[in-house]
Amino acid sequence: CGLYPGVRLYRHGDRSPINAYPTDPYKESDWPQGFGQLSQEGMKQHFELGQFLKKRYTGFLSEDYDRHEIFIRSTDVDRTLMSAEANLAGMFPPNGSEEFNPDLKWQPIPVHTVPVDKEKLLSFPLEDCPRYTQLMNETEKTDIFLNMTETYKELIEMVRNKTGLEKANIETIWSFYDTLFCEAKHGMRPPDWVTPSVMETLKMLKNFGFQILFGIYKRKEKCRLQGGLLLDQIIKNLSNAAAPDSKQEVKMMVYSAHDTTVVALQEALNVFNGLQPPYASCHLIELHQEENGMFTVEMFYRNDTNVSEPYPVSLPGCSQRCPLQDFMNLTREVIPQDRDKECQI
Ligand SMILES: CCCNC(=O)[C@H](O)[C@@H](O)C(=O)O
Repeated sequence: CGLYPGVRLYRHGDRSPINAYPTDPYKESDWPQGFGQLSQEGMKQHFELGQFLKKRYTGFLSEDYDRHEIFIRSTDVDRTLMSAEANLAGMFPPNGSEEFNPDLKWQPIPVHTVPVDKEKLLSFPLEDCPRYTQLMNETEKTDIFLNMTETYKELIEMVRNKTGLEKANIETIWSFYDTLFCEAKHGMRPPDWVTPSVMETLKMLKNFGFQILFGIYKRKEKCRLQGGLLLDQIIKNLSNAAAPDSKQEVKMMVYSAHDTTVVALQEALNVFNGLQPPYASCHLIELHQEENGMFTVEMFYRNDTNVSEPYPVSLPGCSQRCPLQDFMNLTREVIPQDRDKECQI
């Protein structure tokens, strides 16, 4: 059966912290490129992902880069733009005739983007939606949210006092964990009071932070206003490719983005595992054509490079090889019909 590689969404690679907390002994000048920048580890992660994808789609994508076959879009952020470039370097090293410099096993491949303030497809949560803000306010009044806040109030108090993050709460404490995680990955010791068990608790709270963004309370409505926008575009890509007189040449859409983008999409699909997507993790949505001509959608999530194959992911209510029509019917409830209207309060 035929395979249209379909859509790939990945998180950028390893980076420096986005910021430091007020009492942080490490400052922006301790990082080679400053805050929020892709590290050499992050470049290697994406180069490897590009090589993996090249192998996976051998026979379905041309061996050599073909601008008609693949389209890459990134958020307009250094770390995602550079991740896409490193990914493509791994995926499309130039063959003899494509080499423009015999000493350089690299060729330029366009990475498209839109300005940050115009980005409505790959950057979530979108803050332009009053109804979503209302849903988040309501989430803060749910039992699960209040119980978490109560259970961890001593830890939150300690974080406020020790870090200077005076407004730290269950929703924002993820940022402190993120800084500690990046520093630890690059050999910078955490403060003594951040014991391994404190770190584990902070990690759990960071994961909870992702869950409340697009789930926990009124998941479907949150997803209609957030990740449903991306899922809508993906489904349009798939159904265009499946159309009998399809003029669509692009076989693979590549989106280079963030952990929240992967979570927003996976919550919309109701397949989120509740954990922060790792660096260079990749959600694959493939279109297959069976012998009988029927189009099916398969999904995979590569979040662990220690296993050779990405994990298959099934849309709830459908088989892993899900007929395109069923895929569309089952996801319709999270696709906004008129988002502007649905955002009004
Ligand atoms: C305000 C900080 C937002 N964080 C980011 O943009 C990061 O890229 C984050 O999404 C990530 O994937 O690490």
